[in-house]
Amino acid sequence: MPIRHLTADAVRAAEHAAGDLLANGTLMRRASRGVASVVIEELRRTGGCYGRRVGIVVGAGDNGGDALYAGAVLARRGVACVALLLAPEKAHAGGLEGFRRAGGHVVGDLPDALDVVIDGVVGIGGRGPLRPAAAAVFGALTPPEDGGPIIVAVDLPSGVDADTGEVHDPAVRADITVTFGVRRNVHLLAAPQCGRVRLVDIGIDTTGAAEADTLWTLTDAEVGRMWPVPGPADDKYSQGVVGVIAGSARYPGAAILASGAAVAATSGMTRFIGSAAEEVVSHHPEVVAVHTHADAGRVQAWAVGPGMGTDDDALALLRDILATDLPVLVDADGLTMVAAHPDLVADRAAPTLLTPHAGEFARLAGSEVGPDRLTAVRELAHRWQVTVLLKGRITLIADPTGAVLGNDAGASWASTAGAGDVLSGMAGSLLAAGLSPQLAGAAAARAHAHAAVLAARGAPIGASDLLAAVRPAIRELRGVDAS
Ligand SMILES: NC(=O)C1=CN([C@@H]2O[C@H](COP(=O)(O)OP(=O)(O)OC[C@H]3O[C@@H](n4cnc5c(N)ncnc54)[C@H](O)[C@@H]3O)[C@@H](O)[C@H]2O)[C@@H](O)CC1
Ligand SMILES: Nc1ncnc2c1ncn2[C@@H]1O[C@H](COP(=O)(O)OP(=O)(O)O)[C@@H](O)[C@H]1O
Ligand SMILES: [K+]
Repeated sequence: MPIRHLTADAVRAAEHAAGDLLANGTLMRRASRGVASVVIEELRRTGGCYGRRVGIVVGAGDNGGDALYAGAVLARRGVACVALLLAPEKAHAGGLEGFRRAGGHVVGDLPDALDVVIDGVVGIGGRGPLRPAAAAVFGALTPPEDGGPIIVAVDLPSGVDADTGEVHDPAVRADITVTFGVRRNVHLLAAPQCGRVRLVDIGIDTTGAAEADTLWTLTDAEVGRMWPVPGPADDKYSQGVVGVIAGSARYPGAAILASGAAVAATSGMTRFIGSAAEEVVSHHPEVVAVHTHADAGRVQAWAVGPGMGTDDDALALLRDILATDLPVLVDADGLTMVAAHPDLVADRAAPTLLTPHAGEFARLAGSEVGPDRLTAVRELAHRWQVTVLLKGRITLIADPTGAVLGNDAGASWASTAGAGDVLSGMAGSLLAAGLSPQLAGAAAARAHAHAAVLAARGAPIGASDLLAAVRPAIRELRGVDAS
């Protein structure tokens, strides 16, 4: 089952559906115990609980209540706990009483030399950036890498939008985020701001949430299982032939990268059309490369656009390709032409996958992506009735029905020239193998991100390194031990 992320409204609906468990405080008790367990684990990992120091920053709502109850659990374990109340008159009364009874102290300023700071400023009820008092508290902390406390966010890092993941300025940057029952959109959309996300079961049922409130992530195992590999009855045609149209004789790089990625991603055959045919074959002799569409044989899907130019010939070729009833991935220069000529895709019945970065997205949509990337990608896919893959650290893939899959690259090594050409070739191959545009995009994005991490191992990479790591990445996702 893919991992589900929900909007704040859908989370609240699930909490309310829990009835008595919400009303009698059971959910909050479970949530706060979960926060305490994560903090205890962290303290034990670094020397034990007794005598360690935890500071809690408490806002006006239930998020602060969670933090105070967690502080009570910690205080009973011998942790020296202090709480800074940002709005003393509005602090959660039960939580504050429990905290005090357990031996916690309320302070006017956080002391130095804390081991952990718990962010209980706001959770899913938060709006906008940290207000000045909270900003001053978090701004004064020494970063963990310089010996300062680690920051554990309750539910989400305060100052980050629960639904859109917009990181307001200022906002908390957490090392660990503890959330309850189900992940929220923010945990994917602002993953780098959340640190490690720990999910605590509080006994709510979230399966009834509407698709419009849901954002999905495939697990590595799911991507591994869906990756097409040859079976006993397969031949080179039966696994899907992909046609790559990219690059030029003058600029062959995109052609070489995209067709190489298509070869690496699946065992099906790769065809190539373009003036860089000779350069492509000299790098990848298995590619069947020709100069014109008329000379190309049959394919099951096309990947069109990287570095192909936008002149009249390129436009005519793109028009021919999009007039077929085959699945087509359009990237880069192809997207520039589609933005100028929306009629190219308007009447397509066959699957279409557009793979813009933010700049190309703005050309297609007529306005910038903006801070709400999720809504932006959903709306474009719906408006154009195509699948849209919006690239970046967090890649989002929306299909025309509004279903969205997301992928956190986990690192940013892939932000290098030519990395997009590699993604096009991979996703094109998966389309040819018969995956839907959304699954092809999501699986390719996961393997691409994984390849970047494997290739980089802590140092910058170029797109050729990324390409070389595509097979090892697929192997790992499939759980195959190559040794
Ligand atoms: N309802 C429940 O049973 C449960 C709720 N839980 C916790 O409750 C949280 C939601 O609680 P609430 O609905 O009370 O809302 P929050 O505690 O998230 O925040 C709302 C409060 O913060 C103030 N506020 C909003 N934006 C602010 C900002 N930028 N700076 C400073 N203050 C700001 C609001 O005026 C309001 O008083 C969840 O995130 C979770 O931590 C958990 O205990 C699980 C169960
Ligand atoms: N900050 C980032 N972290 C991780 N991956 C990124 C980041 N920025 C871009 N990427 C990925 O790198 C690739 C870049 O593609 P693109 O912008 O089209 O570059 P190019 O046209 O040079 O190939 C995409 O797969 C994208 O998702
Ligand atoms: K918080």
